[in-house]
Amino acid sequence: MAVYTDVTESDLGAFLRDYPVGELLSYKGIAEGTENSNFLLHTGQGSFILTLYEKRVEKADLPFFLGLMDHLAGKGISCPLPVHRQDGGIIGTLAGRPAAIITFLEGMWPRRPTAAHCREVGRVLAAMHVAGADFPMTRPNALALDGWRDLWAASRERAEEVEPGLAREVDADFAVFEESWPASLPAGIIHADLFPDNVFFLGEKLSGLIDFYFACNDLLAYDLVTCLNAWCFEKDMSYNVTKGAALLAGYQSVRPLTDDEKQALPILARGSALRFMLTRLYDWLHGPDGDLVVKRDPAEYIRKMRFHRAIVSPQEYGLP
Ligand SMILES: Nc1ncnc2c1ncn2[C@@H]1O[C@H](COP(=O)(O)OP(=O)(O)O)[C@@H](O)[C@H]1O
Ligand SMILES: N[C@@H](CCOP(=O)(O)O)C(=O)O
Repeated sequence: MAVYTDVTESDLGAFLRDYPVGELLSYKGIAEGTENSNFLLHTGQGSFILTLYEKRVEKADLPFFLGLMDHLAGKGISCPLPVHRQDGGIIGTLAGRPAAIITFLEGMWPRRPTAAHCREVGRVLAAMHVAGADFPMTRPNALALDGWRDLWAASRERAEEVEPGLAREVDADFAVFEESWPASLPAGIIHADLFPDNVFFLGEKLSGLIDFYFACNDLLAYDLVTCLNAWCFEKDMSYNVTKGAALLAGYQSVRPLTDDEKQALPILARGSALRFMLTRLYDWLHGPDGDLVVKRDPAEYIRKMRFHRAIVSPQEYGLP
């Protein structure tokens, strides 16, 4: 999505009084995105994004997310910067929701990612992993195995409405992950949702990353396979190994993978596909309907889970 929460002009005007953004000239809700309510603001000082944080974002985590953007930007990773109020704070309350203003990033997300886009995203993902290494705050991944179990418990009963046989299929996956999820690979700060709609380009040059609201500490290679899933499948759900090879090469041009990470790619990719299938399934079954809410199809990620189950060697992803 989305705009889950509406904001009145007078409430917004009052909220903005404490921010150094000048006079409000216009604002409108942004239909894109899934998790939070976003508004584009035009003010006397330019364009800004106002975000009202919704159900999956804990207010206590906001200093981590917004602090991370400040940290990464300071290390040369292009991403939005939180706007500080006159009192130094960056988190406020608007329409009953936690809210923040961040700077506007130029660029467009690629509707049809090419191998060149994939190479760039791999390169910048690795640069982000390196830049995050000395970020002083930590946040466990709320959507790791325990979080997946909670989503599944809330959706399993109605899973067959989406795909016959899904309950059995996912139960079997959980048994595999409980037994074999990798525990000791290189870990650090990950973006955890680096889909094409969260990466802006000017032409084929990456201009910035947005949407750090799933960022956390977890396995670095898990972030990489999330990108393989999001960037390297075609509309017919075939894996494009040229794009996969480009993304992996871009990544390894900055941070070479260890042998253990390479071997773990299939199970990590399968787990990441399950994670996105589960949030989509949950929202499909329980999320609100409305003109400014676009629900994402869990079936896409059911197909990807099946693809990864059939992988025999990590080379199939395009490793050299
Ligand atoms: N800093 C930014 N600069 C420009 N546009 C932004 C920025 N942040 C968000 N947007 C716009 O808002 C949309 C939704 O943002 P996103 O953070 O992905 O929302 P959600 O967290 O709800 O998924 C993006 O697709 C983009 O159009
Ligand atoms: N990328 C997730 C949904 C999260 O939405 P985003 O707009 O923040 O990318 C998915 O595709 O399921």
